[in-house]
Amino acid sequence: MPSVWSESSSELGVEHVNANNSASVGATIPPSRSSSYVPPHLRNRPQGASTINNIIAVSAEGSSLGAGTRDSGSTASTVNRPGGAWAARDSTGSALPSGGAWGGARVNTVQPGGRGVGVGVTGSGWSNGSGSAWSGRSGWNGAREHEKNPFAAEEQPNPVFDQENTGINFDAYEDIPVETSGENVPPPVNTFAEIDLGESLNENIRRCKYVKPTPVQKYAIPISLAGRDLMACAQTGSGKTAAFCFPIIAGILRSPPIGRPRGARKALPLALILSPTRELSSQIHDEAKKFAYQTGIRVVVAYGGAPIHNQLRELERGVDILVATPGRLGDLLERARVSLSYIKYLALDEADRMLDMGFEPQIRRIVEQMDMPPAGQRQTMLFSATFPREIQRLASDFLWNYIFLAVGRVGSSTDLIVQKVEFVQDAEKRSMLMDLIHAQKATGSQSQQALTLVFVETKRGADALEDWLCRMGFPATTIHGDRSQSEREHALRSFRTGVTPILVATDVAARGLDIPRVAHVVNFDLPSDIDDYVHRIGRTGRAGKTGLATAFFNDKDLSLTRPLVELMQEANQEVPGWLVNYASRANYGGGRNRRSGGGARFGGRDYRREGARGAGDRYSSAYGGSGGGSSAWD
Ligand SMILES: Nc1ncnc2c1ncn2[C@@H]1O[C@H](COP(=O)(O)OP(=O)(O)OP(=O)(O)O)[C@@H](O)[C@H]1O
Repeated sequence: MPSVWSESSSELGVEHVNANNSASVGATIPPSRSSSYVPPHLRNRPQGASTINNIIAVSAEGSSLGAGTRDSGSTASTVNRPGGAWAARDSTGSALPSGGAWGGARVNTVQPGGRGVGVGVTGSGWSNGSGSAWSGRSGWNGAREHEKNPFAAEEQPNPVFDQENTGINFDAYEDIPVETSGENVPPPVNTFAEIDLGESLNENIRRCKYVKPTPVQKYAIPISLAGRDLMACAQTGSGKTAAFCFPIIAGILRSPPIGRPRGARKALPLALILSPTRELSSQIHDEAKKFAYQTGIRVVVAYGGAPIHNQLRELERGVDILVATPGRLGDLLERARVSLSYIKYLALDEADRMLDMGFEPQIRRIVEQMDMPPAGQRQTMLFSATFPREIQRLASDFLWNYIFLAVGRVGSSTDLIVQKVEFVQDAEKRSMLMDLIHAQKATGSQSQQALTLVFVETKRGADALEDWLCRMGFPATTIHGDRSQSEREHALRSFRTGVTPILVATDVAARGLDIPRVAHVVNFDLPSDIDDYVHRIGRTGRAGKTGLATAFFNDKDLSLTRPLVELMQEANQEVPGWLVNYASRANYGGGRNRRSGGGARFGGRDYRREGARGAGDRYSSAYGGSGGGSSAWD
């Protein structure tokens, strides 16, 4: 246990839960009267309305539900609470960490079916002490009334926005092969109504105009709500953000109150969402705020390049869900302004990127060497569109008896993204780009709102191309690592709003960014890794909409040839004959960062499966959420 926590536990005056006494499944502990914490969903409610009606305990298999009452004692076990000050359980039935009392012991709630043990609260909620955990600071109860409506812009009559959401082609998702593996996989759902997400979250889903769950949501949400760890691989633009945000929000709302100490200078989030770039963290923060609107859950973002003081102020006001980049979070941890000791939910978006060579040490430090509860005592969710086998193996260190979920790529494996490859020498690339832009204009596909995203290899190359485009009369801007954060944000805003409908970017914009109306992705320089290509082209053709991706290929890209041809063939794309010829000449390798071998090239299959052929019912596959079928990657 790192000393940082040993110090902080006494500093914060938190008393210890005896982990060894916290083994019973589905148990719940009444909050101590001395705790003044009010759970987010009950803040601002009249005191009289706070009686627990129903506690739902999910069995170890994550399937059968049992009901009890808070007072019945039938499902409850006791936690030894020295001093009796407070103790709480998380929604997975695990005792919550309290001041380093774990002594490294794993809470023994694990049963053969895995750790899928949940305690949910329905009905009118908990009886509480008075006040709120944040009282004495700015007062979140009051703040909630003044919570900025994140839907404000969208609720204005706006034909563009409305059209975007009704334009989602859900049929494109129905035939997608889905593969799950792991023990006792909870069944998928077909509608949001089948899942008890709570009224306030349901209301926000309606506000988002999400009519039904996408396939990754159909599977991932029930799995996560059952308390299981998850490694999920689903195509770009298929709704992974909601797939990890909904269970986190619902889980916090369902959980018994947690007695976080008052007045602590350290922020004590319950959930941590890590992503590799500032812009992606900012986007996830915006989305999570929509989903958590008026639930009382506070979502705070922390990323580098932006003034830390503002972020510290936000953190001081209280945080339930912290969205962060690893670098800035490391800084906050070093300054002892954040403690991870209360983390119940950990989500890594773009998880393969987070665990590759660049980020892995930082992530290990945050997850394994600070005060975060270990796997098994928190719930961990890893999401990406790509998951190379080696990274899966690394990632399994962070997971406990997890379920692997692979949903066939919607965006890049179907004709939603039309992929074209042109042979272009470096010297010809600019005029080729010009031709494409002119052609788009001529065919009308570059309508006023259609946006073009151009990927280049280097920051200098990005600046030079942007400058040239502007000189040619095409409004363009650029985003890359040498620009200041305010320049990056300005560029993205200007692109999003169509003021500069061409954005020249390095890989900093390759992952996760959800920019409506990106009609065309141009790989002016191809990446050397096929996974990077998948993420780049995935900036178009999102949420069931169609898109176009054009790649400029020449001799320098030889190592990418075979994986590119295979990817295109798999996605039923027309592959030029010359490219097939190149592929037959090229050495297999696929670039600087080749992380997976042949066969399960894209890591879409559970790596555990490779040593476990014939493991019977541990693995199953289906199509788009129901029935049987073949594996996603067979
Ligand atoms: N159930 C749904 N119904 C309608 N739209 C949805 C639904 N779920 C998500 N979306 C929308 O789909 C778009 C893509 O979602 P999201 O950004 O979460 O994709 P992603 O899978 O994380 O993509 P990437 O791999 O590129 O990060 C977003 O605009 C989101 O609002």
